[in-house]
Amino acid sequence: MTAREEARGPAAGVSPRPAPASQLTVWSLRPALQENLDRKLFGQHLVNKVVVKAVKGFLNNTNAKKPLALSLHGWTGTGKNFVSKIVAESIYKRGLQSKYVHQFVATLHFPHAPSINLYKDQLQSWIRGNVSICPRSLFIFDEMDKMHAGLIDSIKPFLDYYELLDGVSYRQAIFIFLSNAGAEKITEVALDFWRNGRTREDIQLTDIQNALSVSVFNNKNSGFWHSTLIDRNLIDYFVPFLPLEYKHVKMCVRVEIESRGYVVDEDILTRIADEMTYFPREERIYSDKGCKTVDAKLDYYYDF
Ligand SMILES: Nc1ncnc2c1ncn2[C@@H]1O[C@H](COP(=O)(O)OP(=O)(O)OP(=O)(O)O)[C@@H](O)[C@H]1O
Repeated sequence: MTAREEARGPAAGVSPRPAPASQLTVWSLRPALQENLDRKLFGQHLVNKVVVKAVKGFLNNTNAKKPLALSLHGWTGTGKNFVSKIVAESIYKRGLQSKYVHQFVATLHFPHAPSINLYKDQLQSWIRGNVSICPRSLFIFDEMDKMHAGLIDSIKPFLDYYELLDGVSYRQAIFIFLSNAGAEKITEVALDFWRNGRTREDIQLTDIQNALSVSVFNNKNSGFWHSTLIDRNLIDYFVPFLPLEYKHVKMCVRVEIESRGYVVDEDILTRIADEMTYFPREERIYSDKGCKTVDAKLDYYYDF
């Protein structure tokens, strides 16, 4: 969907201003989500399927009973921020730059444990204020695993099945949480498939999702430790990002080379992918930084 927009998303402590009514009314479906994920996202068949289903289904539902809440989990550099960006671009003309998209980074916006009560109040008032301005607001919480335990529960009322809270409906809003928590569990399942000679694409959501939510719930450093959001089933989907393999890293390198307008040199491409480190130590299957740092490595070979 497209919102007639734009300005800036909320920085810490910003009180949102009401937008003109004309900005709130025009929404039309942007077709790019499936297409962009198919084309740009490598090695994440589960993510592709779940995110498209969840987001499209939600946007097409004129009678949603609660906001959409997606929790994206996986190893570093596997595409969580990348997918959030693609989702934002599929809904808002200006993507992450839209003033209806609000990104929170735990270590930036909520750094000090003693201020947790202040953060809870701020978080509630930012969300209330922004959803009052635009019901179809998108909130992205990055580094959930670095969020102080209990903080995220302050947004529980907004994720629940209320029609109105103090005159505001949150049912059209979208919440996306990003986290490295649960990455070990996801890797365990992926490795299990690999060691049993089964293809990565055979992995089903049901092979991971339940174990993932339990492990995140029981992990003191997940930001969701004993969280009522999980306890009360307010997270609609736990989305597992699989660790990326050598072939996916090569695909990322190729895209990066092409995006800079260089001719792809297969030798350089292979050398960059070879320079990344892979785990577990014996099999060396998965890139320990995913596709992160690929662009920095490219500078070494192409920029003189
Ligand atoms: N699965 C993927 N397919 C295509 N490109 C990818 C993929 N994963 C990562 N990339 C590339 O690597 C960059 C870094 O990935 P991204 O920031 O999305 O990782 P992340 O999972 O959010 O990591 P972190 O947990 O460290 O925040 C992306 O901007 C994108 O260019």
